[in-house]
Amino acid sequence: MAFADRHFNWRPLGGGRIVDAGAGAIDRLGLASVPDDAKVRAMTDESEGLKLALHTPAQGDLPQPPPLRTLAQTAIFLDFDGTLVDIAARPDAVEVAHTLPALIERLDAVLGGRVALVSGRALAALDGMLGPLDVAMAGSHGGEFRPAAGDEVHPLADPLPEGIAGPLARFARDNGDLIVERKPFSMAVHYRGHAGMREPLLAMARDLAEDHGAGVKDGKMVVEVVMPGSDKGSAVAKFMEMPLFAGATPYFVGDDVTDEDAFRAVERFGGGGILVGAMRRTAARWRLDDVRAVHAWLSDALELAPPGKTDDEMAGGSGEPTG
Ligand SMILES: O=P(O)(O)OC[C@H]1O[C@H](O[C@H]2O[C@H](CO)[C@@H](O)[C@H](O)[C@H]2O)[C@H](O)[C@@H](O)[C@@H]1O
Repeated sequence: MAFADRHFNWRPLGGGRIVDAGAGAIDRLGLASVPDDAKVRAMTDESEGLKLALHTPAQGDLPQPPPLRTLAQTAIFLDFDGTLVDIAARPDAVEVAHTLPALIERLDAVLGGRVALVSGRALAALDGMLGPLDVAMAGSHGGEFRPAAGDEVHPLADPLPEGIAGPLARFARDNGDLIVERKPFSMAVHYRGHAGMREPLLAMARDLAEDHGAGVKDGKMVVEVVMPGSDKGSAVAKFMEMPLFAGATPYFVGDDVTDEDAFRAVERFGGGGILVGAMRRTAARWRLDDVRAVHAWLSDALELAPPGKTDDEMAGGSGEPTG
Protein backbone atom coordinates (compact mmCIF):
# COMPACT_ATOMS: atom_id res chain seq x y z
CA MET A 1 0.00 0.00 0.00
CA ALA A 2 1.47 3.35 -0.98
CA PHE A 3 1.96 5.80 1.83
CA ALA A 4 -0.01 8.40 -0.04
CA ASP A 5 -3.04 6.16 0.51
CA ARG A 6 -2.73 6.34 4.24
CA HIS A 7 -3.57 8.92 6.80
CA PHE A 8 -0.55 10.42 8.53
CA ASN A 9 -0.21 11.99 11.94
CA TRP A 10 2.19 14.77 12.69
CA ARG A 11 3.90 14.56 16.03
CA PRO A 12 5.71 17.89 16.01
CA LEU A 13 8.56 18.51 18.40
CA GLY A 14 8.23 22.22 17.79
CA GLY A 15 6.10 24.73 15.88
CA GLY A 16 6.78 26.93 12.90
CA ARG A 17 7.72 26.52 9.26
CA ILE A 18 8.39 23.09 7.76
CA VAL A 19 11.71 22.80 5.98
CA ASP A 20 13.63 19.81 4.62
CA ALA A 21 15.14 17.66 7.32
CA GLY A 22 18.10 16.55 5.23
CA ALA A 23 20.43 13.60 5.76
CA GLY A 24 20.97 12.37 9.29
CA ALA A 25 17.66 13.73 10.56
CA ILE A 26 16.58 10.45 12.12
CA ASP A 27 19.82 10.28 14.08
CA ARG A 28 19.29 13.83 15.31
CA LEU A 29 15.94 12.81 16.79
CA GLY A 30 17.87 10.56 19.13
CA LEU A 31 15.01 8.06 19.45
CA ALA A 32 15.75 4.47 20.42
CA SER A 33 13.74 3.10 17.53
CA VAL A 34 11.99 4.73 14.62
CA PRO A 35 9.52 2.81 12.47
CA ASP A 36 10.83 1.98 8.98
CA ASP A 37 8.04 3.97 7.41
CA ALA A 38 8.40 7.04 9.59
CA LYS A 39 9.36 10.27 7.89
CA VAL A 40 11.34 13.03 9.56
CA ARG A 41 10.84 16.67 8.77
CA ALA A 42 12.61 19.68 10.18
CA MET A 43 10.60 22.64 11.40
CA THR A 44 11.56 26.05 12.61
CA ASP A 45 9.98 27.41 15.76
CA GLU A 46 9.04 31.06 16.38
CA SER A 47 12.65 31.91 17.08
CA GLU A 48 13.63 30.10 13.87
CA GLY A 49 15.43 27.47 15.96
CA LEU A 50 15.46 24.12 14.20
CA LYS A 51 13.20 21.38 15.59
CA LEU A 52 12.57 17.94 14.22
CA ALA A 53 9.24 16.20 13.78
CA LEU A 54 8.42 12.53 13.47
CA HIS A 55 5.82 11.72 10.85
CA THR A 56 4.34 8.23 11.28
CA PRO A 57 1.32 6.42 9.80
CA ALA A 58 -1.78 6.66 11.93
CA GLN A 59 -2.73 3.50 13.79
CA GLY A 60 -6.27 3.50 12.41
CA ASP A 61 -7.82 0.06 12.13
CA LEU A 62 -7.96 -1.95 8.92
CA PRO A 63 -11.21 -3.27 7.44
CA GLN A 64 -12.14 -6.93 7.36
CA PRO A 65 -11.25 -8.72 4.12
CA PRO A 66 -14.03 -9.26 1.60
CA PRO A 67 -15.68 -12.71 1.75
CA LEU A 68 -13.32 -15.22 0.17
CA ARG A 69 -15.98 -16.62 -2.12
CA THR A 70 -16.35 -13.21 -3.80
CA LEU A 71 -12.66 -13.05 -4.78
CA ALA A 72 -11.87 -14.33 -8.26
CA GLN A 73 -8.88 -16.49 -9.31
CA THR A 74 -7.48 -16.43 -5.80
CA ALA A 75 -4.30 -17.86 -4.27
CA ILE A 76 -4.22 -18.13 -0.49
CA PHE A 77 -1.00 -18.23 1.53
CA LEU A 78 -1.33 -19.16 5.17
CA ASP A 79 0.96 -18.65 8.11
CA PHE A 80 0.58 -21.29 10.87
CA ASP A 81 1.20 -20.15 14.48
CA GLY A 82 -1.13 -17.37 15.57
CA THR A 83 -3.07 -17.69 12.29
CA LEU A 84 -4.31 -21.27 11.96
CA VAL A 85 -3.61 -22.27 15.57
CA ASP A 86 -3.63 -20.18 18.74
CA ILE A 87 -0.32 -19.24 20.30
CA ALA A 88 0.62 -21.61 23.14
CA ALA A 89 3.16 -21.48 25.94
CA ARG A 90 5.56 -23.78 24.07
CA PRO A 91 6.05 -24.65 20.38
CA ASP A 92 5.05 -28.26 21.07
CA ALA A 93 1.93 -27.31 23.03
CA VAL A 94 -0.22 -25.90 20.21
CA GLU A 95 -3.63 -27.45 19.74
CA VAL A 96 -4.59 -28.17 16.15
CA ALA A 97 -8.36 -28.11 15.65
CA HIS A 98 -9.44 -31.51 14.37
CA THR A 99 -11.25 -29.76 11.52
CA LEU A 100 -8.15 -27.84 10.35
CA PRO A 101 -6.43 -30.36 8.02
CA ALA A 102 -9.67 -31.02 6.13
CA LEU A 103 -10.43 -27.28 5.98
CA ILE A 104 -7.06 -26.58 4.34
CA GLU A 105 -7.34 -29.48 1.88
CA ARG A 106 -10.89 -28.63 0.87
CA LEU A 107 -9.98 -24.98 0.39
CA ASP A 108 -7.08 -26.10 -1.79
CA ALA A 109 -9.49 -28.19 -3.89
CA VAL A 110 -11.94 -25.30 -4.23
CA LEU A 111 -9.16 -22.91 -5.29
CA GLY A 112 -7.74 -25.35 -7.85
CA GLY A 113 -4.59 -26.14 -5.84
CA ARG A 114 -3.64 -22.51 -5.18
CA VAL A 115 -3.24 -22.78 -1.40
CA ALA A 116 0.13 -22.92 0.34
CA LEU A 117 1.28 -22.88 3.94
CA VAL A 118 4.20 -20.48 4.46
CA SER A 119 5.52 -20.92 7.97
CA GLY A 120 8.47 -20.14 10.17
CA ARG A 121 8.27 -23.73 11.37
CA ALA A 122 10.34 -26.52 9.85
CA LEU A 123 8.34 -28.61 7.36
CA ALA A 124 8.93 -31.70 9.49
CA ALA A 125 7.23 -29.93 12.42
CA LEU A 126 4.25 -28.92 10.26
CA ASP A 127 3.94 -32.46 8.90
CA GLY A 128 3.98 -33.75 12.47
CA MET A 129 1.17 -31.46 13.58
CA LEU A 130 -1.05 -31.52 10.49
CA GLY A 131 -0.38 -35.02 9.18
CA PRO A 132 0.41 -35.68 5.52
CA LEU A 133 -1.46 -32.69 4.15
CA ASP A 134 -2.12 -32.54 0.41
CA VAL A 135 -1.01 -28.92 -0.12
CA ALA A 136 2.10 -26.99 -1.07
CA MET A 137 4.24 -25.67 1.77
CA ALA A 138 7.25 -23.51 2.52
CA GLY A 139 8.87 -23.93 5.93
CA SER A 140 11.71 -22.42 7.96
CA HIS A 141 10.77 -18.87 6.86
CA GLY A 142 11.09 -19.84 3.20
CA GLY A 143 14.31 -21.86 3.63
CA GLU A 144 12.46 -25.08 2.75
CA PHE A 145 10.22 -25.11 -0.31
CA ARG A 146 7.88 -27.99 -1.21
CA PRO A 147 5.96 -27.03 -4.39
CA ALA A 148 3.36 -29.77 -3.96
CA ALA A 149 2.50 -32.47 -1.46
CA GLY A 150 4.84 -35.45 -1.77
CA ASP A 151 7.46 -33.46 -3.72
CA GLU A 152 11.05 -33.31 -2.58
CA VAL A 153 11.90 -30.33 -0.38
CA HIS A 154 14.04 -27.72 -2.16
CA PRO A 155 16.52 -26.17 0.29
CA LEU A 156 16.82 -22.44 -0.43
CA ALA A 157 19.35 -21.49 2.23
CA ASP A 158 22.65 -22.76 3.62
CA PRO A 159 22.83 -24.89 6.78
CA LEU A 160 23.33 -22.96 10.00
CA PRO A 161 27.01 -22.95 10.99
CA GLU A 162 28.00 -24.42 14.35
CA GLY A 163 29.55 -21.05 15.14
CA ILE A 164 26.00 -19.73 15.55
CA ALA A 165 24.23 -22.81 16.91
CA GLY A 166 26.77 -23.55 19.66
CA PRO A 167 26.88 -20.13 21.35
CA LEU A 168 23.09 -19.68 21.02
CA ALA A 169 22.44 -23.06 22.65
CA ARG A 170 24.85 -22.24 25.48
CA PHE A 171 23.20 -18.87 26.01
CA ALA A 172 19.79 -20.57 26.23
CA ARG A 173 21.05 -23.19 28.69
CA ASP A 174 22.82 -20.65 30.92
CA ASN A 175 19.90 -18.21 31.08
CA GLY A 176 16.99 -20.16 32.47
CA ASP A 177 16.96 -23.11 30.08
CA LEU A 178 15.22 -21.19 27.33
CA ILE A 179 13.58 -23.43 24.72
CA VAL A 180 15.79 -23.97 21.69
CA GLU A 181 14.25 -24.97 18.38
CA ARG A 182 16.72 -26.21 15.80
CA LYS A 183 15.56 -25.98 12.19
CA PRO A 184 17.34 -26.85 8.94
CA PHE A 185 18.52 -23.29 8.25
CA SER A 186 17.99 -21.47 11.50
CA MET A 187 17.85 -21.70 15.26
CA ALA A 188 15.13 -20.16 17.39
CA VAL A 189 15.42 -19.39 21.09
CA HIS A 190 12.10 -18.88 22.87
CA TYR A 191 12.11 -16.51 25.87
CA ARG A 192 8.40 -16.76 26.81
CA GLY A 193 8.27 -16.55 30.62
CA HIS A 194 11.70 -14.84 30.65
CA ALA A 195 10.82 -11.46 29.18
CA GLY A 196 13.97 -9.87 30.61
CA MET A 197 16.05 -12.09 28.35
CA ARG A 198 14.83 -10.47 25.13
CA GLU A 199 17.39 -7.67 24.99
CA PRO A 200 20.53 -9.73 25.81
CA LEU A 201 19.34 -12.54 23.53
CA LEU A 202 18.66 -10.14 20.69
CA ALA A 203 22.06 -8.47 21.16
CA MET A 204 23.83 -11.81 21.09
CA ALA A 205 21.85 -13.02 18.08
CA ARG A 206 22.69 -9.83 16.18
CA ASP A 207 26.41 -10.16 16.96
CA LEU A 208 26.45 -13.80 15.85
CA ALA A 209 24.47 -12.99 12.72
CA GLU A 210 26.83 -10.17 11.80
CA ASP A 211 29.88 -12.40 12.26
CA HIS A 212 28.43 -15.13 10.02
CA GLY A 213 26.46 -13.17 7.41
CA ALA A 214 23.13 -14.38 8.82
CA GLY A 215 19.92 -12.53 9.68
CA VAL A 216 17.82 -12.16 12.84
CA LYS A 217 14.05 -12.54 13.20
CA ASP A 218 12.46 -10.94 16.24
CA GLY A 219 9.18 -12.85 16.54
CA LYS A 220 6.59 -13.45 19.23
CA MET A 221 8.68 -14.17 22.34
CA VAL A 222 11.28 -15.74 20.08
CA VAL A 223 14.55 -14.64 18.56
CA GLU A 224 15.77 -16.61 15.58
CA VAL A 225 19.03 -16.52 13.65
CA VAL A 226 18.40 -17.47 10.03
CA MET A 227 20.69 -18.14 7.11
CA PRO A 228 20.19 -15.70 4.24
CA GLY A 229 18.65 -16.55 0.88
CA SER A 230 14.98 -16.68 1.68
CA ASP A 231 12.14 -15.18 3.69
CA LYS A 232 8.37 -15.52 3.55
CA GLY A 233 8.21 -12.90 0.78
CA SER A 234 10.60 -14.82 -1.46
CA ALA A 235 8.62 -18.02 -0.75
CA VAL A 236 5.42 -16.32 -1.92
CA ALA A 237 7.19 -15.05 -5.04
CA LYS A 238 8.49 -18.55 -5.79
CA PHE A 239 4.98 -20.00 -5.58
CA MET A 240 3.66 -17.21 -7.80
CA GLU A 241 6.21 -18.18 -10.48
CA MET A 242 4.69 -21.68 -10.69
CA PRO A 243 2.25 -22.14 -13.60
CA LEU A 244 -0.50 -23.16 -11.16
CA PHE A 245 -0.31 -19.85 -9.27
CA ALA A 246 0.67 -17.54 -12.14
CA GLY A 247 -1.90 -14.83 -12.82
CA ALA A 248 -3.85 -15.47 -9.60
CA THR A 249 -4.48 -12.73 -7.05
CA PRO A 250 -2.59 -13.71 -3.88
CA TYR A 251 -3.64 -13.08 -0.28
CA PHE A 252 -1.38 -13.78 2.67
CA VAL A 253 -2.92 -14.36 6.10
CA GLY A 254 -0.50 -13.92 9.01
CA ASP A 255 -0.08 -12.51 12.49
CA ASP A 256 3.61 -11.96 13.14
CA VAL A 257 6.13 -9.31 12.12
CA THR A 258 7.90 -12.07 10.18
CA ASP A 259 4.83 -12.10 7.91
CA GLU A 260 5.42 -8.51 6.78
CA ASP A 261 7.79 -9.65 3.98
CA ALA A 262 4.94 -11.78 2.65
CA PHE A 263 2.38 -8.95 2.98
CA ARG A 264 4.64 -6.80 0.80
CA ALA A 265 5.18 -9.66 -1.67
CA VAL A 266 1.47 -10.26 -2.29
CA GLU A 267 1.03 -6.51 -2.89
CA ARG A 268 3.58 -6.78 -5.69
CA PHE A 269 1.42 -9.47 -7.30
CA GLY A 270 -1.74 -7.37 -7.09
CA GLY A 271 -3.13 -8.94 -3.90
CA GLY A 272 -2.93 -7.99 -0.26
CA GLY A 273 -2.10 -9.04 3.25
CA ILE A 274 -4.54 -9.94 6.00
CA LEU A 275 -3.23 -9.26 9.50
CA VAL A 276 -4.48 -11.56 12.25
CA GLY A 277 -4.80 -10.18 15.78
CA ALA A 278 -4.58 -6.71 17.28
CA MET A 279 -3.91 -3.74 15.02
CA ARG A 280 -0.29 -2.73 14.69
CA ARG A 281 1.87 -1.03 12.11
CA THR A 282 1.68 -3.33 9.10
CA ALA A 283 1.81 -3.60 5.32
CA ALA A 284 -1.43 -5.62 5.40
CA ARG A 285 -4.64 -4.19 3.91
CA TRP A 286 -7.16 -6.04 6.01
CA ARG A 287 -7.42 -7.49 9.50
CA LEU A 288 -9.11 -10.44 11.18
CA ASP A 289 -9.41 -10.55 14.97
CA ASP A 290 -8.16 -14.03 15.75
CA VAL A 291 -7.66 -17.65 14.69
CA ARG A 292 -11.38 -18.36 14.94
CA ALA A 293 -12.09 -15.50 12.50
CA VAL A 294 -9.48 -16.90 10.09
CA HIS A 295 -11.16 -20.33 10.11
CA ALA A 296 -14.52 -18.70 9.50
CA TRP A 297 -13.18 -16.57 6.63
CA LEU A 298 -11.58 -19.60 4.97
CA SER A 299 -14.65 -21.79 5.52
CA ASP A 300 -16.75 -19.26 3.65
CA ALA A 301 -15.20 -20.41 0.37
CA LEU A 302 -15.99 -24.09 0.85
CA GLU A 303 -19.45 -23.72 -0.55
CA LEU A 304 -17.91 -22.97 -3.93
CA ALA A 305 -17.66 -26.07 -6.12
CA PRO A 306 -14.06 -27.01 -6.87
CA PRO A 307 -13.09 -27.08 -10.52
CA GLY A 308 -14.22 -30.40 -12.05
CA LYS A 309 -15.65 -31.86 -8.84
CA THR A 310 -19.21 -32.55 -7.81
CA ASP A 311 -20.66 -31.72 -4.41
CA ASP A 312 -20.84 -35.45 -3.70
CA GLU A 313 -17.13 -35.90 -4.37
CA MET A 314 -16.43 -32.95 -2.07
CA ALA A 315 -18.41 -34.64 0.66
CA GLY A 316 -16.21 -37.72 0.29
CA GLY A 317 -18.48 -39.77 -1.99
CA SER A 318 -17.45 -41.42 -5.27
CA GLY A 319 -19.77 -39.34 -7.42
CA GLU A 320 -21.48 -42.56 -8.60
CA PRO A 321 -25.17 -43.17 -7.83
CA THR A 322 -25.47 -45.47 -4.81
CA GLY A 323 -28.97 -46.88 -5.34
O1 LIG B 1 5.42 -18.45 10.78
P1 LIG B 1 4.65 -19.21 11.80
O2 LIG B 1 4.06 -20.46 11.24
O3 LIG B 1 3.64 -18.39 12.52
O4 LIG B 1 5.74 -19.65 12.88
C1 LIG B 1 6.35 -18.64 13.68
C2 LIG B 1 7.00 -19.30 14.86
O5 LIG B 1 5.96 -20.03 15.51
C3 LIG B 1 6.33 -20.82 16.63
O6 LIG B 1 6.59 -19.97 17.72
C4 LIG B 1 5.46 -19.21 18.10
O7 LIG B 1 4.41 -20.10 18.50
C5 LIG B 1 4.68 -20.88 19.68
C6 LIG B 1 3.50 -21.81 19.89
O8 LIG B 1 2.31 -21.09 19.95
C7 LIG B 1 4.90 -19.93 20.86
O9 LIG B 1 5.18 -20.68 22.05
C8 LIG B 1 6.07 -18.99 20.52
O10 LIG B 1 6.22 -18.03 21.57
C9 LIG B 1 5.80 -18.25 19.21
O11 LIG B 1 6.95 -17.49 18.83
C10 LIG B 1 7.48 -21.71 16.31
O12 LIG B 1 7.91 -22.35 17.48
C11 LIG B 1 8.63 -20.98 15.63
O13 LIG B 1 9.58 -21.91 15.17
C12 LIG B 1 8.09 -20.24 14.42
O14 LIG B 1 9.14 -19.53 13.77
